[in-house]
Amino acid sequence: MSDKNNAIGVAIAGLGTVGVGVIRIIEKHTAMLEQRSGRTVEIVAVSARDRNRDRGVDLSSYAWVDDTTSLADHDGVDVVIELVGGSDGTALALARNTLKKGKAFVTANKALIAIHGKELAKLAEEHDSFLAFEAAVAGGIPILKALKEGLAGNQMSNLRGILNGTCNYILTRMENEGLGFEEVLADAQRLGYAEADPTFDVDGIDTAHKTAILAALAFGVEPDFAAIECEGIRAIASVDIDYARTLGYTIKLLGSVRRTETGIEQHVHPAMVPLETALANVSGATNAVQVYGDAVGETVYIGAGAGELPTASAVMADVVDYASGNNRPAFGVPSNELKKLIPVSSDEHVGSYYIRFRVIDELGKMAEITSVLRDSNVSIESMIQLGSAEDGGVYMVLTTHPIQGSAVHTAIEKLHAINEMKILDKPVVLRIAKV
Ligand SMILES: NC(=O)C1=CN([C@@H]2O[C@H](COP(=O)(O)OP(=O)(O)OC[C@H]3O[C@@H](n4cnc5c(N)ncnc54)[C@H](OP(=O)(O)O)[C@@H]3O)[C@@H](O)[C@H]2O)C=CC1
Ligand SMILES: N[C@@H](CCO)C(=O)O
Repeated sequence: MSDKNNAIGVAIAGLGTVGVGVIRIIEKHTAMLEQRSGRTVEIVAVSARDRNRDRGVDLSSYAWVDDTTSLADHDGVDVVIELVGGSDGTALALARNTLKKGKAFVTANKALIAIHGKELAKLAEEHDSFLAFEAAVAGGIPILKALKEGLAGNQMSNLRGILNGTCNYILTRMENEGLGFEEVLADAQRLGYAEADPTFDVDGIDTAHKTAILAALAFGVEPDFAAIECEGIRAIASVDIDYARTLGYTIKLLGSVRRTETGIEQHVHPAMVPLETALANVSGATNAVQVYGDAVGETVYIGAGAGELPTASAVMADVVDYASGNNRPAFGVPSNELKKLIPVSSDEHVGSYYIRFRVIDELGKMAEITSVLRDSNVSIESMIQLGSAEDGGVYMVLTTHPIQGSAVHTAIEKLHAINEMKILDKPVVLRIAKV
């Protein structure tokens, strides 16, 4: 057993959902963590905004630090765990301060890492400190460790994931219970899945942060959040969910990264996922990541993507790595070897699409629309027109053969430009994620 000198001192910044989870695990599993890391893990200091808030855990034996950004300066602190959130402000100042002092910095903050990850990795290398962020992607699933260590012998070609528990929870309940978007979002917030600003979840930004981090680890490129084309789930209506079922799919918000001949394609978009695949069966706040490596083929990782204890579980994996001396470069390779990402636009993406129009129900409308699609090189695979839409007109739904994204975008623009088409609202265009 280790003695006091062998203990590592932990400071926790942020005592919300995840911060409290970390305290619970350290208090519950003190002996087990010591066996696994060879050192005692001791909380020495904590910090948040409101000192007097009841958080359901006893904080009286830990020092309270008012200035969160100075936590690394507190006596006995070896590791700072940042669970405040936000890409800048307190989180960034704390990260820089901690790493410059040669201390370990562990975070669940994907926004911070997606935007400042390279700078922080460089700081960690320069100051011989430790930087890890397992909890930042896919909550409790140890996907970063899998990419960095378990799949180290593979060149990755393709990766896609259900990376936002809130969106998957919303889509699942809309599908299973026929509930409305807002009602389900409120439940996700109550359960602690959602970000402080839930638009980050539903507009795909949170998924894009995670996708940028996955791209960096899987493809050895600099995390480049700004290069990600990002679309959320607001446009998905229950009619799309119903059509998806009819056609043999379910709708999931995916973060996708693919190596192409010209660069790295990384997009966030809702997609039709074939019902028979592993990803289609991932429901609620569960996350999943599917990775293709040249040696191993396909591997799939499924588990809780958000919430107090699942996220704290991933945080503790990093703390145990630090305590046991497993200090690998934060992105798997030294920061100066991360390549600049050459982004590939969704115009260049080749795949099948689902397109739903709401149009005035008139003789020949379908023929007019399909002629524009034909002239734009959109090759139709199947087409359905069923009854009237609730809000007037009729829905026309089609799926395409594999085509270039630019063909779909051009066709939609042309259809909009022709007023006589009488398209009643913006068509919904979803990728079909073939196996
Ligand atoms: N919730 C989840 O399931 C997951 C969250 N994450 C990430 O983990 C991090 C924490 O998330 P979560 O626990 O949900 O967030 P919460 O909103 O529940 O908690 C945030 C904590 O940070 C404190 N805080 C906020 N601003 C400041 C500030 N300026 N200075 C000091 N303390 C501050 C708050 O203090 P006070 O309580 O006093 O107001 C609160 O204790 C985020 O980066 C999030 O993206 C990652 C994976 C899953
Ligand atoms: N808001 C995020 C938390 C986990 O990163 C989600 O819903 O998945």
